[in-house]
Amino acid sequence: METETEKLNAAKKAITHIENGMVVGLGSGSTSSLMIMLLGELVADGLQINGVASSLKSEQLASKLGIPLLPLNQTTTIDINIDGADEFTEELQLIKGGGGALLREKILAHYSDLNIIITDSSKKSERLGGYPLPLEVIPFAEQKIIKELKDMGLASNLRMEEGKVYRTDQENSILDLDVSNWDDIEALENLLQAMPGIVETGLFLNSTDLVIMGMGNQTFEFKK
Ligand SMILES: O=C(CO)[C@H](O)[C@H](O)COP(=O)(O)O
Repeated sequence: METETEKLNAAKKAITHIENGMVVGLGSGSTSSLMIMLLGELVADGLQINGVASSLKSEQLASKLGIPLLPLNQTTTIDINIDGADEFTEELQLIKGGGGALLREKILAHYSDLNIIITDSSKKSERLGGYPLPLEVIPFAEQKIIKELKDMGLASNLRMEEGKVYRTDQENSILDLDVSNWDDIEALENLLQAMPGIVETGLFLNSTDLVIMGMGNQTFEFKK
């Protein structure tokens, strides 16, 4: 219950950054869904914005609430992108992709002028790696990638859902990688990005401008 309040308070604070006429990136996950619901209320009250969704789930929710949506390719700019995170540090580095939407989320973060992350207080960490790192991988190579990661000393699990291999919006698989013993996270990102078949990682190391974290009944901000 407290976690829900923290998420809601962070979402409420984040939407105060949205102005009439903006193009808004819509993140994925439970915290982003709260933000989209609040945005739906503002749109119903006359706010004029266009959203760009980071997942089919967020797209469906936004459509249901009457939020006008644009495909990314039809936007000239995304003024503000609001998304959640699975883990963050005070250095504004993140692990994302617990909900499987990391690829589109990372694309939106890259093309946005301002990136705001909204979380509850359980997501704050001294160093990344408490949460397994999601990797979006091409199914054709998933077993090869699992083996190569194992040879590097990294254990990974193929994500499952209802007894079947989980599929992303792009029909790819997700490997959840234990990086708790890996010290140099930047070096790890470079290694993973160089492996054929890994489409994207859930490491968001340089894209975030502001984290708004709900804690109890308060919100705390971490910025560059
Ligand atoms: O990266 C994500 C989805 O791919 C989410 O932002 C992340 O999993 C946080 O979700 P929640 O707000 O439900 O805790």
